[in-house]
Amino acid sequence: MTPYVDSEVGRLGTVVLHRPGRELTRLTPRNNDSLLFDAIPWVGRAQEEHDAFAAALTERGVEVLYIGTLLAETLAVPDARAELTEQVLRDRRLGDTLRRRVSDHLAQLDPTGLADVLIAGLAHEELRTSGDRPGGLVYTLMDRHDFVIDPLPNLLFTRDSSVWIRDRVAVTSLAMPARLRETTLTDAIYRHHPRFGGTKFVYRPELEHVEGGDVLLLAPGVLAVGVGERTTPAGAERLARQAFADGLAHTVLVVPVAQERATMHLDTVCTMVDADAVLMYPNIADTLSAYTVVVGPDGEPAVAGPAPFLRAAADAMELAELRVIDTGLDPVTAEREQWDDGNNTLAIAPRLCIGYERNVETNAQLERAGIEVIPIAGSELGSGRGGPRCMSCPLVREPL
Ligand SMILES: NC(=[NH2+])NCCC[C@H](N)C(=O)O
Repeated sequence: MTPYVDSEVGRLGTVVLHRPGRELTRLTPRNNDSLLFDAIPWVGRAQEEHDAFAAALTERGVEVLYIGTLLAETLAVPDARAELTEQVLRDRRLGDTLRRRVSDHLAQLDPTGLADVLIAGLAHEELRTSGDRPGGLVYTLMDRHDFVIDPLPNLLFTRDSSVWIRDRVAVTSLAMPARLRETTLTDAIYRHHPRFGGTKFVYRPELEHVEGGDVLLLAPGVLAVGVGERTTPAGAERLARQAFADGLAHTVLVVPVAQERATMHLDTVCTMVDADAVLMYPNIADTLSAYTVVVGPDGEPAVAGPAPFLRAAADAMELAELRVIDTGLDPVTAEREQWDDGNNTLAIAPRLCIGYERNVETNAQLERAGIEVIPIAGSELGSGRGGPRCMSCPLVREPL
C-alpha cells in the first residue's frame, strides 16, 4: 500500500514502530537527563510491553513495520550505507585517528550489525583497539563512560522524526541534541529503501525545528501545529508554507503550548479519538489558543487570531462544534495521568484507540464517552515520556 494519511483517526493500515533494543541499555543515572529519559528502564520488560503494543495493532489488521528492519534493508543499498557511515564519521569530536578506527570498525559490519550500531551507538570499550593506542589522543583521553557513537534511545518515539501528510513525508527537524541523528536514519529509509521509491518530501531536517509530536492532522487539509519546547514558530511557519505550496493543507492552526517537559509536544495534551472528537488535558482545555494560518491574497501565509483552540479548530474543520472528551478529572489526577501520557492515545479507527492501562481514570472517561480503549502496559516504555501516539508513525490510514 502506498503511504497516505489525511487524518488522525481513519482506520490505520500501516504504521512504523521501533522495538527498543540495546540503545536503552545505555541509559544510566549519569546520562538519562541529557538522553531525555526520566528513569532507567528495565529493558527486557520494555520490549515485552512494546511487543504487546505491536500485537494489539497486528491483531486488528494493522501492518507493523520496524525501523530496525527497514534500516538494515536500507543499508544493503551501497549509497545509503556510504551516506549513513559518512554522517556518523563527520562528528567533529572524533579527530582523524579515531575517525579512521571507527571507519574500519563500521566497514566490517554487515547491514544488520551496522543498523544496530547506528541505533545503539558505540561505547568506548566496544571499539576494540590493538597495538599501541591506535585510537590516538582522542580515544586515550576519552572518558570511559563516553560514547564513540551516541545511542538513540528516543528512536522508540517514531512519531517525532517523520510524519506523513497525505502522500508526502515530512522528515522533521528535531530540536534536542540527543535526538538529532534520528532523522538521518528515517531520511535514509525514505530515500533509499525500495519500498519507498519515488517518495516526495514536504519537510527536511535542515529546516527550522518541527517535531512530529507537534503535528496533528485534524481533518483533511487542516493541520494543528504545537509550538513550544520543540517546534518553533519559525518551524510552524515553514511547515505551513511548504504544506500550502504542495497542496496538502489549506489551514494550519498554530497552537502555543507551555515550554515544559510535561507538555513537550502538542500530542501530550491533545489527541483525536473520532472525526469530531478530541481527548484533551482538562487543565488547559479552556485556555489553549490557536492562531489560524491560511494562504493570503499575496500567496504568503496570513495569520489571524488568537482564538480559543476548540473554536478555531471547529471552524477550520467546518464543524459546528468539536467534541471534547472531558476527562472530568480533578486537577491532581488529571495532572498525574497527563504526565503518564493519558492524553497520548493512538486511534486505530474512529472511536477505537490504544492507551496506557495505568491511566485508569482517563480511560474510564473515554469509555463513558463511547470510545473503546485497548489498554497496554507502559510502566517501562513510559519512562521516556511517550505514549502510544508518540511510539507510532502512521503511513497508511483509510480516508474518513
Ligand atoms: N510525540 C511525543 N510526545 N514524543 C515524546 C518523546 C519523548 C522523548 N523522550 C523526548 O523527550 O523527546
